Amino acid sequence: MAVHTVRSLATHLHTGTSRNISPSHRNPNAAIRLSYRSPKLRRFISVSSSLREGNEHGKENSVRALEVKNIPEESPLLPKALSSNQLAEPVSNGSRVRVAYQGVRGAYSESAAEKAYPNCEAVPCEEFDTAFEAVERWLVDRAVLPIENSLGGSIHRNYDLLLRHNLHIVGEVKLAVRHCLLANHGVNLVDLRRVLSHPQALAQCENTLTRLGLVREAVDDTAGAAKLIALEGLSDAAAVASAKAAEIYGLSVVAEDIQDESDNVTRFLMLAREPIIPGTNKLFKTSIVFSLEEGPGVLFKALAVFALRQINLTKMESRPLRKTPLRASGGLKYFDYLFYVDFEASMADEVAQNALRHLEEFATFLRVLGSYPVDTTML
Ligand SMILES: O=C(O)C(=O)C[C@]1(C(=O)O)C=C[C@@H](O)C=C1
Repeated sequence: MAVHTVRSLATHLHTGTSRNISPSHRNPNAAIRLSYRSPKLRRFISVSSSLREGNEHGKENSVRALEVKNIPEESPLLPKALSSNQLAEPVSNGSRVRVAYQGVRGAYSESAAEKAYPNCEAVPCEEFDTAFEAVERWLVDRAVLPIENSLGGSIHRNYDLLLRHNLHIVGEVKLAVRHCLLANHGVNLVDLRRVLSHPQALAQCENTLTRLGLVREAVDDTAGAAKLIALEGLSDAAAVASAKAAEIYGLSVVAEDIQDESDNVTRFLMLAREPIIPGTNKLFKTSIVFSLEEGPGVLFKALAVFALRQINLTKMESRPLRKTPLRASGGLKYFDYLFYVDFEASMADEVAQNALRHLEEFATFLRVLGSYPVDTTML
């Protein structure tokens, strides 16, 4: 079988070649994906590491080619996705909000989308990029994407994509992630040799998987691993995925709560084409990204604009400035960074506006990614 080369839409756009988001978006049964389709059967294809752009995709280089063959179009395993007549419908006309997420049915991201937008139509996308672009091109109304996990840390790929795309953060949602080990019926712990899952999920279960002596294999998402095991009828492999994925793909739960800490939480961002109007009626958070000149104490000064005003910072992440990674200064070459900061204040607050005006005085670049209500459901 020929494996279709899938490249991110962003790559095509950035190299100037335009391309539709997916030939399959006209098919009411098709997920948003960049994939080969045959008229009667669809093949789910994700790319092997050799086709990927290395760490661009934020995935381990050990990602394996995953092919699930010849699934009938009407299979209940297939996610329901975009139909062309839905594309024209605005959110406000009573139709369900369409929310893009990365992964297949049963992924944690799908649960996050449903928590963020109850009763929404969750639309699966193969890549994070695809979810961003689905919103930008009005194929869906929102995207819900993971940004950090309490055990595994930041999802760097999505930090980079926030800057590359022009969407706004309109909310956040925290999801308790409870991993299970899923296998085909009749397969026991002792039969298992390998375990398939999303790299983040594998990392979150590091201790258990080491104790069980299982060889890790990274795939695109947790539910995709469950689906593969079910469709291929594997008897030596298990998936790290949700109990919901076990139900959807007809697997049994061999072990429950296998994450390294019982409290395992992933924070997701809700993204939209338009920003929301920030309020002061509830607890708000603002996310920004900026870069600075090189020099002693510059980062200290940048952070002081918040400290001086008693504004609490909740998250900070630095990412390389890809286009100009090294900057010469005083005969030395320094790495250049982008700093992503979340702070607890609304852009409607004068104090937040003053802090950003102050930061602008010496930042070489500054962008507000969004000002949105804090998810207090887990406080
Ligand atoms: O694979 C999934 O189920 C996902 O939704 C992705 C993802 C992630 O990217 O972090 C989301 C939540 C969990 O932390 C593990 C994996």
